[in-house]
Parts: sequence; C-alpha cells; structure tokens
Amino acid sequence: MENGAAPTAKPVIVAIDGPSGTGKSSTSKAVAAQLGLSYLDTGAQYRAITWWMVHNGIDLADPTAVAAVAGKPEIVSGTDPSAPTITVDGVDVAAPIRTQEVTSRVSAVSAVPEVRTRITELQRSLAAGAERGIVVEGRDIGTTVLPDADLKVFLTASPEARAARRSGELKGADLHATREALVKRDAADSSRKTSPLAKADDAVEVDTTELTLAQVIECVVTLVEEKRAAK
Ligand SMILES: Nc1ncnc2c1ncn2[C@@H]1O[C@H](COP(=O)(O)OP(=O)(O)OP(=O)(O)O)[C@@H](O)[C@H]1O
Ligand SMILES: Nc1ccn([C@H]2C[C@H](O)[C@@H](COP(=O)(O)O)O2)c(=O)n1
Repeated sequence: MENGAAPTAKPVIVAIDGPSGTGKSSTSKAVAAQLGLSYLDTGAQYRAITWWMVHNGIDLADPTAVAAVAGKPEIVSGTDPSAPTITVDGVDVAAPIRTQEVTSRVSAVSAVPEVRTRITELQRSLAAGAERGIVVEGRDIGTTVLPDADLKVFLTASPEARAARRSGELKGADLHATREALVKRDAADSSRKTSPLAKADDAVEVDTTELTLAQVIECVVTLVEEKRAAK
C-alpha cells in the first residue's frame, strides 16, 4: 500500500506554487506524508533536464538547440514523500541537480516551450496515476499543469525571509548574494512567455514570512481536509 494509508478517501489533487524558498518542498512533502498522498517536486524535473543538457554539452544560450533535444532524456520521478527520487536515463541525479551550476541555468532551460511541454506531460501522467491523490509543487501547477486541482495554494514570503532560510541551508552563504540570486531567478521565472510563475485566480495565498514551517503545514492540511470533506 503506497505511503501506508488506508484506501478510504477519494483521490485529491493539491497544487502548491510560489517563488523560491517560500517552503513549497518542505510543506508539500510533509502534507503528503501526513495525508497518505503522493508527492511530486516539479522543480527537480526541470533541474534534471537542465543537468542532462549541461552534462551533454548543449548550448543553453541557444533555445533552438535546447528544444531539439528536449525529448531525449528519460526522467523518472519517485513520488513517495518520505523518499522522493529523481533519475535521468537511470542515473540518480538527486545530488547533482542541486549544484550552483544547475541552479543558475535552470531558468533558461525551463523557459523553452518544448521543455515545458515534455515535462508537463510527465507531471500530468504522474498526477493521473496517483491512486490516493498527490501534492504537486512548482511554479505553474495551479495555472497550467493541473488547472482542475481540488486545492491550489500559493505560498509567498519576503525576499529577506527566503534568503535567511536558504543561507541557513548553505552554511556560510552571503545573505545579500543569496537574496539577489533568489530575486533574479524569480524574475526570470515570472517573466518567461510560456507558463510563467503565477498565482492562479482560485488559489489560496499563504504568506509564510511570519509563520513557522509547522504552522504552514497545519494550515495546508486543514485546507486539504476541508476540500476532501466537501467532495
Ligand atoms: N515557514 C518557514 N519558516 C522557516 N523556515 C522555513 C519555512 N518554510 C520552509 N523553511 C525552510 O526554508 C528552506 C527552503 O524551503 P523549501 O526548500 O521547502 O522551499 P521551496 O519553496 O521549495 O524552494 P525552491 O523553490 O527554491 O525549491 C528550507 O531549509 C526549509 O526548511
Ligand atoms: N513547475 C515548475 C517548477 C520549476 N520550474 C523551474 C523554475 C525554477 O527556478 C526551477 C527550479 O525549481 P526549484 O527546484 O527551485 O523549485 O525550475 C518551473 O519552471 N516550473
């Protein structure tokens, strides 16, 4: 039995979007684990295809070159929230997709429409196959990937709070440089033509600046339970 939960509740689809460092991954994983749902980190998929392009020497400054090979790598996401996995052509890339090299290039690759079409298909297929339901986190889940999701949440936080959280992760990182990098990536992700980072009109916005992670998780679990009860 997936995620150890009893097969009683109807499947529920939850979309969690927002800028970098707002707590999407931490919240989504915990909510999915608590409610016995699958979990999908769509940023990891964009990072994985970016890693493959870097690894294969594709010119990332040339969108035509990126588009031409967008269908080549086989990207597989494991959706157990207690142990999410990501492989490219059978290679475990969970660590290399988090390097600065990939982080600084992922916005360029994810702006290419052919890349988005490919990754969006994977995401929809995983969501459709999740027997109990799934929490999918990213930038365009509520607007484009799963517009009929049962619940859409848009997490926000001040750039200062997000930079402080990230600096805590990257020991010794410069707070100002971290903030600048976050703001730059958000601007690129929000301004691309195809499926930019955006709040869906029917999303619930949660400002996490002054909330603990536990409070955010509790808030989202309550929202999911309310939706489930109303189904
Ligand atoms: N409400 C919160 N209060 C304090 N720290 C938090 C909160 N939410 C998340 N964090 C911490 O902030 C860091 C970033 O969180 P997380 O990776 O979940 O964000 P994200 O939105 O998924 O970021 P990205 O889009 O860049 O992957 C983590 O170290 C996490 O533990
Ligand atoms: N649905 C998504 C998810 C992610 N991306 C892109 C934009 C992000 O900068 C990048 C990495 O995401 P993260 O791991 O920081 O969540 O991937 C996107 O375009 N659409």
